[in-house]
Amino acid sequence: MLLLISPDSVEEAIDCAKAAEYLDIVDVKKPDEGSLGANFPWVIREIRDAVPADKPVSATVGDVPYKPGTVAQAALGAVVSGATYIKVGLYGCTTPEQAVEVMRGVVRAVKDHRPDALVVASGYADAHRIGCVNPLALPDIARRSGCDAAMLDTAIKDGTRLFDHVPPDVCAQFVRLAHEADLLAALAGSVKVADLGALTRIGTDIVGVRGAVCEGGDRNTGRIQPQLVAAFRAEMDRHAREHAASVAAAS
Ligand SMILES: O=C[C@H](O)COP(=O)(O)O
Repeated sequence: MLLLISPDSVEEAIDCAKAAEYLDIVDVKKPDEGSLGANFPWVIREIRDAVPADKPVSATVGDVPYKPGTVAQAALGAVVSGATYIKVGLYGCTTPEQAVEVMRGVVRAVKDHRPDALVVASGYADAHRIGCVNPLALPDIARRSGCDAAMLDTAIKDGTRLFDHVPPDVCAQFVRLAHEADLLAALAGSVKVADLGALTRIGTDIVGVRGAVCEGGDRNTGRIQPQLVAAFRAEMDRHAREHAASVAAAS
């Protein structure tokens, strides 16, 4: 499982860089503009320069409206600025057809510029609270639009978590659907260390966190702490070892 960490500024990205050996992807966002709020192109560029070259930078394009042209152009901005994972939060899409239309535009805009960039279609575990597409529709949306990954995060950061809205067995179904469609499955949403066992067992490819590696567990007032990133990684590795041992014992 890959660890994606979301700093909100160049300063925090520099702290992430201090913990670079413990993380896999640095994800640029602007939390005060929403769960998948987009940051400025120059911030993406500065963060790209601040983190080691072998760590991919991801950027969120925003909690986007159903405006395919607008979103495609924003996605191009993110990839031109140096991000190689482009995440789109399908906030304003109320049907899978709308979501596919938006993501097709993003895939074309991104891959015309950089064919090896990965496009991530993100839905929300708490979609029922905001009226957007159902979480389990995401893998098919991602497949039909040519994306590389399907993701869930939470839209409303009020302390409720991924598993409060989409329990582990339904997340397992999400992962299975993504894998059947040849996609990476990414999960986030106030994920804590206690969730890592379940996330590992169901075969999650990427786990995204911010709050869990901020001081006081607070994604807004806390800052990312390199030692918390290291501790989170140690727990991920422990669960990976235990899971591998139990699979080996069962076979
Ligand atoms: O993409 C990952 C998100 O930034 C997760 O943030 P969070 O762990 O604070 O919900």
